[in-house]
Amino acid sequence: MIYTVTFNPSLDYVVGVKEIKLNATNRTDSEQMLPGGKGINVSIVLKNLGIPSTALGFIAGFTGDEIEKNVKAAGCTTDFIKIQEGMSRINIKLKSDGETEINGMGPIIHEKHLNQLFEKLEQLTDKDILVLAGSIPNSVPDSIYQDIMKRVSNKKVMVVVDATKDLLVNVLDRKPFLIKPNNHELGEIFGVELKTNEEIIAYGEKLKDMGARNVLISMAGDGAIFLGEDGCVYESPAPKGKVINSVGAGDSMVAGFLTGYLDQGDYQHAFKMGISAGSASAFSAQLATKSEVEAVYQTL
Ligand SMILES: Nc1ncnc2c1ncn2[C@@H]1O[C@H](COP(=O)(O)OP(=O)(O)OP(=O)(O)O)[C@@H](O)[C@H]1O
Ligand SMILES: O=P(O)(O)OC[C@@]1(O)O[C@H](CO)[C@@H](O)[C@@H]1O
Repeated sequence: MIYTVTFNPSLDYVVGVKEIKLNATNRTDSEQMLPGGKGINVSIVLKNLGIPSTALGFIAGFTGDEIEKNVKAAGCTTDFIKIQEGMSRINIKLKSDGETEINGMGPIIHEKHLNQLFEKLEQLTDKDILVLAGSIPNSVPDSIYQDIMKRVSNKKVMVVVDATKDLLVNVLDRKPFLIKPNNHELGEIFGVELKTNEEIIAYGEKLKDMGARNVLISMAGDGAIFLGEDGCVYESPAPKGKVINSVGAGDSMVAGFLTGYLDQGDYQHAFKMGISAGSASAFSAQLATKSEVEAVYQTL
């Protein structure tokens, strides 16, 4: 079984505004409210690709209820921990000339809630995969993913981490199966701006030296690079298409990669499935369906 963990789920309010003006009343010309948060997106795309998973994490308030309802409606199994105070965040995704995001803070997570999550993770077995994806609220220490990995280290759980800065760096010595920074996040870790694929590969290799088994670097419209534990390096430009909503493209890529890997145990196929799922989601208003992913895969 695959378990995804989203510490800070969201309702993503995706709005289009033709010409945004600050200090003025703007009106939308398109709007959508979708359940979000990185682990949740991974679960939804896995489901679309025919792989069951359980979405874990923390929800609160009426927004939390709406998130849970929508994730279940997408066909996913959920086992969220309910926090009695505060509410899950609403993240604004503004499409105008470019894409602007305002992500909320989310509810306070107390130690008793973390303990509830730890209890749920006790049920993991050697055959399970754990996906830790997304940011954490300020109330949680940025050693939390590392702590979780330590707790499951007595089992052969494959762990995937999609996080930024210290939250990601802290897990590396626990040897995660896969990490998926984007090129900007990779540069941010080392305090550099990465411009060429050669530079991106060199810094991606450093994350492998620091412990990551496999490193998948997404580069939005510039494609992706994969650095495998067997020394393989795959590079791919992004498939061509009309971008409609790229929110969750990176999460779709993680889901596509896992689907491809579980299907054939082959990193090149997994990489192609990752790219296809990422781009198929970017070319669609919502997260990609199986037929949309397959259609992009055919073009690679
Ligand atoms: N503009 C685009 N054109 C084609 N493919 C895209 C585009 N944007 C994203 N993708 C596809 O999705 C993959 C992941 O995208 P990206 O690098 O934006 O992830 P991310 O930064 O983790 O995004 P998010 O946090 O919104 O999920 C890319 O490697 C590419 O395959
Ligand atoms: O604030 P975080 O946790 O870094 O990212 C949250 C988020 O932007 O990530 C998903 C897309 O990857 C969205 O569904 C969600 O709103």
